[in-house]
Amino acid sequence: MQYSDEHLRYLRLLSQKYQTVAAAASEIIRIEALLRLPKGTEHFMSDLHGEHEAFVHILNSASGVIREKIDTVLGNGVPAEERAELATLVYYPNQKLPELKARQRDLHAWYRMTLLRLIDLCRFVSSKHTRDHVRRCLPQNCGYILDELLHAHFEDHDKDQYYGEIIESIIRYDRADAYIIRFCEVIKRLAVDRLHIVGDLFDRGPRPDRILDSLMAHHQVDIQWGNHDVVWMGAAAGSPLCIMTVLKTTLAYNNLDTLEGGYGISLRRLERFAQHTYADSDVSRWLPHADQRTAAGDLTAAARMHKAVTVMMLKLEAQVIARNPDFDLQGRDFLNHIDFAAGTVDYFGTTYPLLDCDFPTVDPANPAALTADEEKIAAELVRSFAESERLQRHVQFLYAHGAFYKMCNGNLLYHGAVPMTEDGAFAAIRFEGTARSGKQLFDYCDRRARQGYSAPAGSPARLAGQDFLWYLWCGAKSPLFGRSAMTTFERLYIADPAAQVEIKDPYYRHIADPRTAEHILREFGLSGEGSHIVNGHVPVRAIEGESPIKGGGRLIIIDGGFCRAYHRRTGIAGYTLVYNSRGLILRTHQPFESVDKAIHEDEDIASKSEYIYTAPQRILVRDTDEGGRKQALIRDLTALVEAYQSGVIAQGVAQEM
Ligand SMILES: O=P(O)(O)OC[C@H]1O[C@](O)(COP(=O)(O)O)[C@@H](O)[C@@H]1O
Ligand SMILES: [Mn+2]
Repeated sequence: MQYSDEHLRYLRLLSQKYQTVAAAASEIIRIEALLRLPKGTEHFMSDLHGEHEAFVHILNSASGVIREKIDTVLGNGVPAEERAELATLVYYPNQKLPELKARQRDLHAWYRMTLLRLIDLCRFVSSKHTRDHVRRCLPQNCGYILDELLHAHFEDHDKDQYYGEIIESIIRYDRADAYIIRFCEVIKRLAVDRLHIVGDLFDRGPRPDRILDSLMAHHQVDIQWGNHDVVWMGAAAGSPLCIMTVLKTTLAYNNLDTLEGGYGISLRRLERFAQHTYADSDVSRWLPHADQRTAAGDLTAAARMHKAVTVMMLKLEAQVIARNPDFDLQGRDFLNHIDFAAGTVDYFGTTYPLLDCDFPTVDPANPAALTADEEKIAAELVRSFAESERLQRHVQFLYAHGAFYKMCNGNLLYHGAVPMTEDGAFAAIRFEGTARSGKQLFDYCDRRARQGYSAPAGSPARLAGQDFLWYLWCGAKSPLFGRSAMTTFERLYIADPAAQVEIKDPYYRHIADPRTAEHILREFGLSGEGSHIVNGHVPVRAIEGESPIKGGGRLIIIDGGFCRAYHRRTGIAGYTLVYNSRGLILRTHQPFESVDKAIHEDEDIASKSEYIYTAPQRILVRDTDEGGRKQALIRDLTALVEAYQSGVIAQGVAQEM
């Protein structure tokens, strides 16, 4: 065999890890075995919108999969309440264990029974993993015993006796609680291999920061950014406009916990400014959304702050629109089109009266300029966002584990839309003098979004990147937004409902046609019956009979409305798409009340499942992206073995195997 210099260099590198024929060969054999296992389970969720309790419950219950496994393993012989209790224990072991223990008359017997049930369950969920993988998922300090319990063979000795002895010692040495908790964690860890979040973690719901904490603790997660995420990323990067935008939503939802409690960002100066500036204004139009008014706090103060940040947002929007003619948003710099004396706005040629004509901080001669006080507030907020360590950690995580889109195991994942023309071609959008469409546009957006956070502080590239992050939030041709305009101004200031309409990109019409999904998949280099598009962003109105399954099953929109404020519209409370070795299954969740009820009343989320795609044969690891990489490694290792055998590369000293 002829080796190129480059190939030889690579094989030499590989030879450092696999120093002998025996070492390379045993790795090949190990991988061959792995490739024949069923593929791991992937879960997809989107549009979590700060609903951390529902999210945590769905995460803990593996979207209902764990309860199903418990039912299979324990069977009808065990009463339903006991199965529900065991499920709650697996979901929330730290909270549920003390409660269950307190109820037992014979704690020893209960420990024994519970440990045995957890071992059976754990064996069941680990059955499609290699022993090596399971071992790596085990906690360090009791991994050995768990490994024994999970992998013991009973051909030549009695299972009950064997388990019995180990369990007796665990209980005798007061380790039962620790082992129960560890088993629960391992069961959850093994039930789902990988989690994909198809955007919109932030806004509307109470605690997106807690969702991010859970994601950061997850073993394998990726995120496709949503429009609500990029605007928070822009805020953390230092864009005053993105900051005003996230504050606007936060105040409209009277939802200060994330900001003040979660991120330690104080709004005190803003509050003082708003109280003072809008003391004599009628702020009834600025009260938080009706169903958000029960939360504690002074609603008038919130309304005044809401107005204060919105006016600053409108000024900064006018500035950003002016310095980015590329964005094609001329006319949406509304402050420049208001006749302050008449109280009207020239709205793309139509004159509308304004619903609120009170602009004490606007200079009609220069309406986009912040006042000196507003400048100070904006600068202080930029500093607070930059100095919030927790927010910065969360945003760094979004950059590191997130992207504009992702291709994984044949599927294409993105939040919003691939902008299209009326006749279904990919729309070409021009930025910086170059028109791009489809995949090129996505790659370009990804790069610009990263610039906003990573380019050197104060550089033009960083500033431009931050403006771009804002564009991605609400621009008509932003693939994360996919609507003609974000009509925030119209809803606040113009009575005519016609002006408030947001028209969806033609994409949303074209996806009814199976050819559209195929066309998009091809654009991204994917094909075959097993390839699907996973999309979020647009709440599926299940209540009106709308199906999340579009384009003959090739595209699935999984925004089921985790967000409580949207339950009325969707009639459900979110979806999880599950991709396991048998195919694609959509799980539809019913509203979830609270973690507290889940723990103390064993109230689980009700979910129903339907198959979207059944694989013609079981999907194995070898059919996945990881399998592809492993097969390439086998080819390289085979070449290494040949190089050893032909004397091109010298073997190291055999290590004991
Ligand atoms: O319902 P809200 O919170 O007032 O927000 C409405 C705005 O949110 C948007 O729907 C964007 O949010 P989504 O990405 O969740 O759809 C805008 O199109 C609309 O203007
Ligand atoms: Mn969205």
